[in-house]
Amino acid sequence: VPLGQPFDPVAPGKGRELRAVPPLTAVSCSPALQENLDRKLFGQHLVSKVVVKAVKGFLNNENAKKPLTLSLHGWTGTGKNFVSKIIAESIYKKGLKSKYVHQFVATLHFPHAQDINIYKDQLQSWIRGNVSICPRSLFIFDEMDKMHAGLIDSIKPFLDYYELLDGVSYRKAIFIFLSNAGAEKITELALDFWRNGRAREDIELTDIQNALSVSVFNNKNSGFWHSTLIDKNLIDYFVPFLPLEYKHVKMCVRVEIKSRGYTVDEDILTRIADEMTYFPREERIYSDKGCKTVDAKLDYYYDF
Ligand SMILES: Nc1ncnc2c1ncn2[C@@H]1O[C@H](COP(=O)(O)OP(=O)(O)OP(=O)(O)O)[C@@H](O)[C@H]1O
Repeated sequence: VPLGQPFDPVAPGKGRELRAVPPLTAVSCSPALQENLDRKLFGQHLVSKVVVKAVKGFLNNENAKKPLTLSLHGWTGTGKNFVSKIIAESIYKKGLKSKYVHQFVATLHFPHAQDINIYKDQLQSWIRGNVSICPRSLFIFDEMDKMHAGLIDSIKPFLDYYELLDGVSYRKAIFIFLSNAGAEKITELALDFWRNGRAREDIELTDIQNALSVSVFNNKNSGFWHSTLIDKNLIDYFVPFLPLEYKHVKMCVRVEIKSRGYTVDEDILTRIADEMTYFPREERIYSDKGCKTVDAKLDYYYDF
């Protein structure tokens, strides 16, 4: 059911009923997931590790007890949407364009706080409708930090360990949540490593995950604020995106130049990376916008 067209759940007894799910089509994760993350995603060693483990493990598990829930956190432009796209492409031939992939953007689809109860009903119907059509559906919630906390709690039943809810099983579905909540915590940790002369790649998941979930839970602007999804341990993986450095920005610029079919001009490449702003103010290590806006800057230099 395309987003924007409320699914008609059809009350039981009135014509088309929600049926028990059809036999599940075997979908396994294409080997391209690891390969694409290794090749395309820069500076995110923790992300690659967690995402591959989580997605592969889930798709290969015929007896999953609940849907897979990933929560992606980090500074703007560090690759959260990019990774969601790579995950979608590894499961569905048409990637994000597949009719089984549904993206919700808080400010676009749920803009008015006063309509929260309507949104709750619609969201539940969309999810129920789409999963009853295709159990292996992927739902991506962008801008979780701008989402009303009550709204996200309304999908809790779908993320829980139920075998069937009204005849529908949600155990094959995948939910990905994207937000900037927790970015400060992640940056703090990355900076600590940097200031102590330790390699970025030495940051371990255990250094970050617990602090991240607590900070997201306690962040009033996170959409997960005091959310039962965290409280009840319904988020399987918190995935931390590290802030991107100058060298990563350069890598993004190089990819963008090549993807447009231009020859790489090292001088222009350096100029574009130099034009980006970096923080903290004294050390200037991390890109304020990650790799975002790189393509717009390219237009200026290459649009002869
Ligand atoms: N780590 C990365 N490796 C390679 N390319 C990246 C990376 N991060 C961002 N990019 C590039 O920058 C673009 C913008 O990044 P993306 O939309 O994924 O950021 P985001 O983390 O979702 O940001 P926001 O929080 O603002 O939504 C991507 O489409 C991709 O081309």
